[in-house]
Amino acid sequence: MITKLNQLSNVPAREAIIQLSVEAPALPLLSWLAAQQQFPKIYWHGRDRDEDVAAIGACKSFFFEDQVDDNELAKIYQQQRNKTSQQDIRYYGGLAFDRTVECWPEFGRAHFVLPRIELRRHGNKLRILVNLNFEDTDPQQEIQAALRAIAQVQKPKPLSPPHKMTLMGRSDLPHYERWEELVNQVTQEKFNQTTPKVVLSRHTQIDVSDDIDPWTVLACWQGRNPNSFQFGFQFSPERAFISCSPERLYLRRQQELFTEALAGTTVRGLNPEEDTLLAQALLDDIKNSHENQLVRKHIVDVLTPLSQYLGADEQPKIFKLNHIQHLHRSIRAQLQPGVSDFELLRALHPTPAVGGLPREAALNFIRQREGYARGWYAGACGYFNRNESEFSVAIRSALIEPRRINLFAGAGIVAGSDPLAEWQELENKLATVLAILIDF
Ligand SMILES: C=C(O[C@@H]1C=C(C(=O)O)C=C[C@H]1O)C(=O)O
Ligand SMILES: [Mg+2]
Repeated sequence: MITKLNQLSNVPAREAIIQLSVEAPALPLLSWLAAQQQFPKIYWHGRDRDEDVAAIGACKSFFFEDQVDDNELAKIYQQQRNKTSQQDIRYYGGLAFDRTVECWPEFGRAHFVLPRIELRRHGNKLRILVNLNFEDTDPQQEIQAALRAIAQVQKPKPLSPPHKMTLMGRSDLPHYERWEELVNQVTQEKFNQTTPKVVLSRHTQIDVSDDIDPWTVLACWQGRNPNSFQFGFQFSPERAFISCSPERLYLRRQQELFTEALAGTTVRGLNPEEDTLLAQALLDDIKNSHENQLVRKHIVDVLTPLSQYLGADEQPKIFKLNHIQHLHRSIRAQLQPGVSDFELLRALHPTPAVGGLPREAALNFIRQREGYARGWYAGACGYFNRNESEFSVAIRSALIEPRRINLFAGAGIVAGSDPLAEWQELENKLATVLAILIDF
């Protein structure tokens, strides 16, 4: 790698962005990432994939702290896409749930990074990639910056399960009484006729006695829900956002698109027989079927004008996680030529699985009444690339700060939702991560 970099100094760069790559034996990427001291730190593991990625540093970033215009994003994306003929360059990052309101520091409303160093593991093979950006910087300086980043790489340190934290305090926003009021407002007949679904959510702040390493928590969480997306973004030592989300926003391979309706929830049974009974009850339940059906219909409606072909499951299937199970319908499409990732993000995000229906009315309700800013919770996180892009919906997520863990959970409120049952659904969605962090 160092030789390749030094060779680069002798030839004038023909490309704006150059990616160097070497192969190495696989190593545990979260252990590697936990040991690094360069920021940002990024981890990504797509659902059902034998590939994961750890990345550090940045040679180019797009950061929108304030109002972000989708047309502007689309333009930057298109320009960037045209800049390089290399196929494998990936921009990792995310969009906030609501791009019209203030968001967390460093994360902003949209933040994407072309990492300086990227480790991609596939099976037992590892590819180490180094990205150089010759467009905005002096070539010699850029090469020196890359060499410095390589010199600062640390050896992986083995992760052990996190010690259970001592709980110093917990606060829920909204608290239960407010939640009850909000659920009753949404299920009120007059409101519900025009706004059939609003996904209400809660911010649970947990204060603990010690600092907690986000990558250790993610490694543990990943072990309990292996069929989920697992990812994390840390732009500074102060805060990290991690998620173990079952939900795909979309996967695009060329013009082929895979998305889904994931909504409707119950718990897992204590034994296989009970588990099957609960799954059947979920499939038969009118309220839960309605939650899922609204998502399916909306996705089909927004994708139809962008697609040459579109197919969506008629019947839901069961998607099982560690503590809960969901209703799931797959949706596939062949996109019209030229449909870009930003058009897809704009069309799909936020889906009624995390926002509601109609989108604007539901988002207004959330903005005005939920009482906290969601930030990247329920946002869209992933990567885009010329050939392939994948985004997950950042639910089942946590923002980790010094001695504080911020957890988020939401539930789709539709006609027939009961405040207490929906509150319990929030608890069930937090059960896996809470069990890792504290004794409860
Ligand atoms: C909003 C969340 O989850 C969403 C809501 C669901 C529901 O209400 O049944 C199920 C899956 C997700 O679509 C969350 O986990 O925070
Ligand atoms: Mg639900």
